[in-house]
Amino acid sequence: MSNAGYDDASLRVEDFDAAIFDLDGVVTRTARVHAAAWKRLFDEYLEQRAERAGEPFRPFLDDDYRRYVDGKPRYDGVRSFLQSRGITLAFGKPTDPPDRETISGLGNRKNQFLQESLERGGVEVFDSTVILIRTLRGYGVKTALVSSSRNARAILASADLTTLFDVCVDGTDAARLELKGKPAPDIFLAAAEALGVQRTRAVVFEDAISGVEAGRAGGFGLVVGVDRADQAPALRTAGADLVVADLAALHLLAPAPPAEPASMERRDGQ
Ligand SMILES: O=P(O)(O)OC[C@H]1O[C@@H](O)[C@H](O)[C@@H](O)[C@@H]1O
Repeated sequence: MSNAGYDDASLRVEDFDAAIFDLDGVVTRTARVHAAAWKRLFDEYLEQRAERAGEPFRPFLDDDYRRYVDGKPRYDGVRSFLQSRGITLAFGKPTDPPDRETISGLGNRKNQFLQESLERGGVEVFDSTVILIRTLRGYGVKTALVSSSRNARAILASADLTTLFDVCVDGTDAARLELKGKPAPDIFLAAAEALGVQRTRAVVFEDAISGVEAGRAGGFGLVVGVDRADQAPALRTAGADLVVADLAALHLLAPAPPAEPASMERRDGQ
């Protein structure tokens, strides 16, 4: 162990045929954009409820996000957090307007907040992850993007990263294929199947507790926890084989140099 509580991590490239990456918080810096949209939604809603009931307002905390919402499909996140506060709402319909007091309505309101933020702020990426993906691809390792988010493809496109992945399974695919959300492993298994690789020959990269649990439950060869929220012990408990603060800390052990050099593409067209 080194790096202040993180693992001194190496990965033998020849042990893997595929690498499966979560999006928000692993590839793009959008976990915090999601977290802020959820906070806005739940704080407004809890405040209204507290006022109606004449009770004290208990805000939505970072820990609530990590435990109940992070990594899960949109409506599962709403249900799971409300349940933690003893609040039960009807599911409603996915087409519910954002002002309806249903699980769907609340989820759709959060999506409005998220899209407003993405329009304002754009999408930032973790360069270290992009370099790792390009390097792995250079070694012939297949890559997949797996996300619970129904906004994943739009986020990938806006960061100009779509071509980095052989396969993409996102929240829209999961709903269409009726796959269970993280912490169930279904979405990761669907990606491995689409890539045509055995799960034991695939490595999963995840930053959310629910995502690490999903990777572990899926029986993947290796689950790497990426700690963006000061929660390394929780990621280990959830089943991460190793935890790093950033993927720049991962050393690739490879028998030969990659087929093509791994470099960041210039984003300014030069
Ligand atoms: O509401 P969306 O965009 O479909 O995203 C669902 C979930 O996607 C996950 O990737 C995020 O970690 C969660 O915060 C988010 O709630």
